[in-house]
Amino acid sequence: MLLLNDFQVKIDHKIRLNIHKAQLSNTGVIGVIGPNGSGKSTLLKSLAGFLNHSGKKLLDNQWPSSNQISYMPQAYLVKSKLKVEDCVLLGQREQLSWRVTEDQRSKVMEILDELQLAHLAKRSMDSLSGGQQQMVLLAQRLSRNPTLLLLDEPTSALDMYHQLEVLSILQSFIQTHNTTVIIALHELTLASRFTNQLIILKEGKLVSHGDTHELITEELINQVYQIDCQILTTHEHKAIVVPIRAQRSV
Ligand SMILES: Nc1ncnc2c1ncn2[C@@H]1O[C@H](COP(=O)(O)OP(=O)(O)OP(=O)(O)O)[C@@H](O)[C@H]1O
Repeated sequence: MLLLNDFQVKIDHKIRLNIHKAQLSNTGVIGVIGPNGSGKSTLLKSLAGFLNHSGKKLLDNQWPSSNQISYMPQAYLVKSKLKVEDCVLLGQREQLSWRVTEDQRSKVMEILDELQLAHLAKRSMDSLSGGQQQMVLLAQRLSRNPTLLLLDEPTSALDMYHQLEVLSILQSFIQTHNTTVIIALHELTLASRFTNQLIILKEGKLVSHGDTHELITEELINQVYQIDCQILTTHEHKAIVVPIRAQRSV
């Protein structure tokens, strides 16, 4: 269970995020959605320990230590010449010594294989496309085997195939590891398909939280995003959010 109580983040003396109370099941993926500037990154950064906050945060009645938390910020270009396999290896940095063991190398290849990135292992990071870099950085975070994985729009640079691939891998990762995944997403159809619980933010405030399939409604999307939209349903009864038009402010 993820619990936030009187959770408040101030930046430059201004309240940027204010969550009075949120309680969510962490048995599946937890999504964070909301318009630009609503506080999604602020929430993830403060949960990761990179921003101070007041109030309480609990994950299964405690809070993981910093080396049990993996955080991936919004897409940025890596300019390093570091090889892909070494970049992923750095995910295990707390366990590394002067000599890298066979076991550590094979763990790297395993995770690269799982993300279909093994062919890139010897390439330098700065030679990869933005989407390939995003996948490698995700592989690095997963290889840490974290208790809490915080991902800020991890699919923003990915094509449709890789978006589906990454989100399915995350879903199966939490089945086999004891990991809580919290993920900020812009794409509401993906959020509906791949998250179990949602935190919905607007202007730094919590609009709603709870089961994804209950929360994604036309009324709520209209209200939060100021758009007219239509919700269709897939064969698996997941919502497809079709944006129709932006509401004009009066
Ligand atoms: N370092 C900072 N200094 C001043 N204001 C900041 C800073 N970081 C964030 N903010 C403000 O806090 C608010 C929330 O920003 P945040 O980046 O969390 O939004 P977001 O929901 O992640 O947006 P986006 O979807 O555009 O990435 C915004 O009004 C933003 O301008």
